[in-house]
Amino acid sequence: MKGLVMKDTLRIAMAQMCSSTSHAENIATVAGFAEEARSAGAEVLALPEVAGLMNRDAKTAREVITLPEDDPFIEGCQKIAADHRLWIHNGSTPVLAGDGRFLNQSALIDPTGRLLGRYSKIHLFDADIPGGKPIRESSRFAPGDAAVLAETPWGPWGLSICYDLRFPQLYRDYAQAGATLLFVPSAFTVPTGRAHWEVLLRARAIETGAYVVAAAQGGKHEDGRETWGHSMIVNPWGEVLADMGHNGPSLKIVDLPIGKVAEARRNIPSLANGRPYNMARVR
Ligand SMILES: O=C(O)CNC(=O)[C@H](CS)NC(=O)CCC(=O)C(=O)O
Repeated sequence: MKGLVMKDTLRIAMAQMCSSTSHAENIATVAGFAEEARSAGAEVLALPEVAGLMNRDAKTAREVITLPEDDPFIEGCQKIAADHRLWIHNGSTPVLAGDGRFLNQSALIDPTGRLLGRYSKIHLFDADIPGGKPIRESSRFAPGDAAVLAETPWGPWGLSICYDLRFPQLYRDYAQAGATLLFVPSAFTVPTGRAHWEVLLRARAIETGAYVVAAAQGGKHEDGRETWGHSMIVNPWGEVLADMGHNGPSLKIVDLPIGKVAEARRNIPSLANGRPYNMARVR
């Protein structure tokens, strides 16, 4: 495995949120969770997609969304991380992109408040779900174009967001680069959550032999949406270590033994056993 693992166990705090259209409100919620996480001895706080701001109305959203360099939510998380000596994966927050749209962007912050890296959601959710209105995330958001692997004391971590979950090659690439943990912060719809969420998360964990940490939005939001919740942590063997249900905000603390990653990959070396598939067409 590439990448040096220096710590055996990770105590992680996963937050389920029901984010509002106000940066300040969401920052206050994160500060409360950080306090609770630190007093329980957690080292990392994982937040859901659009933790910083959930507003599907682009007009009012645009009034408060700034460039990533001076975004209030990212700065707020950096301060909270330093105050509580916690790693924070901030889920994501909309920041301004060059073309007037937003980037759905996550940030990983260390316990000194330093921002290690940012990931902009690559796959945007443009979907037609039976019984619902068409969803066109790409009308408000521009896509990112790069995977991001962050070196940590628990090994390398792969960053992704929500609908990315449906693209297994991204996670396979992270795992082959040595990732021990994959973040999938989300805001799943209720119908697709019910149908696909758990099985996709468990499949990604089993295929990669990595921990999957999927903090999620859950509940009825100020902007009118409803999200599936069920924030979940899955271990490298595909076992669900936490499922926060279809409820509102709360925090869950879980210990992750990092040795399980190497163990799963030793037991079933499917990551190493891939082959080129020369496809024969027959008729
Ligand atoms: O719109 C925003 O403000 C932030 N973006 C989201 O909440 C996005 C687009 S609507 N949600 C998803 O990607 C859910 C994917 C999903 O539910 C699935 O893959 O089934």
